[in-house]
This record gives sequence, C-alpha cells and structure tokens, in this order.
Amino acid sequence: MSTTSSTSTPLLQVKALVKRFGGLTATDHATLDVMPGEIHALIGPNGAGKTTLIHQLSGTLAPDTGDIVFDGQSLIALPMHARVHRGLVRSYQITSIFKRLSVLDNLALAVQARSGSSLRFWARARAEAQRYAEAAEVAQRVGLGPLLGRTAGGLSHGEQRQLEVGLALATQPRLLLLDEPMAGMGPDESERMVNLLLGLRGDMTLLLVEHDMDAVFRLADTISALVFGRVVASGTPAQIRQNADVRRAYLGDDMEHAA
Ligand SMILES: Nc1ncnc2c1ncn2[C@@H]1O[C@H](COP(=O)(O)OP(=O)(O)OP(=O)(O)O)[C@@H](O)[C@H]1O
Repeated sequence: MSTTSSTSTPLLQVKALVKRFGGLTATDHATLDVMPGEIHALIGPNGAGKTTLIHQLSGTLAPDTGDIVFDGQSLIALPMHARVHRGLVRSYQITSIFKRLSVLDNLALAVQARSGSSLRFWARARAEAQRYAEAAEVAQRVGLGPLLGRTAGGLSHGEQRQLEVGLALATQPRLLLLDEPMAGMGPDESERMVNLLLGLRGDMTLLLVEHDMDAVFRLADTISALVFGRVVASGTPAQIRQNADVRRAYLGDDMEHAA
C-alpha cells in the first residue's frame, strides 16, 4: 500500500464525470478533489446525482466520459474489487451483515475477507486469534465494544449502521465512501454516528453523501455541492454556507438551519 501522497496532493480526483440515463444527464462533468485525511461531504438536493456519482466511484456504474484518479492512478478501467484492493471502499459494498452471527463474528469475517486464508494449518490458529483481536478493536472504534456477543440481527437500526461502518473499516480502507450514514436515524443515533465518524478523522479519508445538514456542517472539512449533476461549489463549510449557487439550490432552508 502506497503512502507517498503528500498532504497537498489529492487522494481522489474526480474529473468531469458524465453519466447519462437516456435523455437525463445524472452527472454532468462532475469534478472535485478529495484531500488525504479529510472528511469531505457531498451535498445536493434530491435527484442532484450524488448516489450516481458514488456508484461511479465504487465501480458499480461506468461513466460515459471522464476520469477517476486515485493516488495518482486512473481507476476507470478497474472493476469494483480492484478498487477495493487499492483502498477505495464503499461502506457495506463488500460484506453485508450476517444477521444470525454475533457482532464479533461479523467483523472477524470481514477481517478475514481482507487478509485471505491461504495459511498453512499450523499458522491458522494464531491467525484466527489475531483476526478476532483486530475485530474486537474495530468494534471498539465503531462504538460496539460492549456488544461483541450480541447477534447482529438483534441490534438497533443505528447499531447496525455502526456495524456496517465497522465491516468497511475491517477492510482497512484509505478512502471510505459512505452513502447517507445517518439515514433513518433518530437524534441520539445520529449523534453517535457523528462522533464515530469524527473519531476516524485523520486516520483515513472519508467521502460521504448526507442530507442531514447539521451533521454535514459539524463533520466536514470540505463540502462539495452537486446541483443538476454539476459540482457548483467546493469549499470549507463557511464558504459553502455563503455560496449563492448553493443557497439558491436549497432555497435557503437547510442552509439557514445548519449551524
Ligand atoms: N438507473 C437509473 N436509470 C435512470 N435514471 C436514473 C437511474 N439512477 C438515477 N437516475 C436518475 O438520475 C438522477 C440522479 O439520481 P441520484 O439518485 O444520483 O440523485 P441523488 O442526488 O442521490 O438523489 P437523492 O438525494 O434523492 O438520493 C435522478 O433524476 C434519478 O431519477
């Protein structure tokens, strides 16, 4: 895994991505840079093309034109698993929750999926102990430390979303893509997720799509706003709050409330 990126070089460069569905242009020369170690939020009104953009980054959708450069290399020709191998991971794209298994077993399986199991017999027991230790560490990071033995299917909605982030973390991403991590959460669950994501800042790079503006403005180092498939602004939360195009797109509503 390369660690050559300097802080002034973007980890991810999204270059003029165009994706059309028939007559509809869902992403229209979408362009943005994600810097290493930052929390970058992608916002935009409903139907702006946020999910379509994330799908193109993860490799589930191929753009019509444009480029995606990760750590200096184009990913455009690479399938999803090869992007994951390079460290570009979308939460719950690799592993989904096994509801009848425990939190710890779920995470241990995700660690195993990353590390493979081509070891000789005599080394397997030690590897398994290491896997479970790492799984327990990940559980701690996502706030599920006290729930290691709990069956995943019995977790609350918010806890299951925490586990999904944990499953992605177990693959040791360099850049983690999160599509609406706060969706369907109550205030307490959202607060826990915000704190969880703040705890990851610096250790990895996060690109998240989120409608909860309070969460976005608390979390993000950089915000990019997508309107009709175009990135109309990219900047600090203060810059985005003041941006006329962004305010127009939201008709002032959510922006006014975002602290
Ligand atoms: N597979 C598809 N086929 C046809 N049109 C699609 C497809 N996927 C998305 N679209 C359209 O592309 C546009 C962008 O959709 P997308 O889901 O990316 O927006 P979004 O910003 O994520 O919206 P939301 O915030 O509501 O989730 C929408 O008009 C949507 O209807």
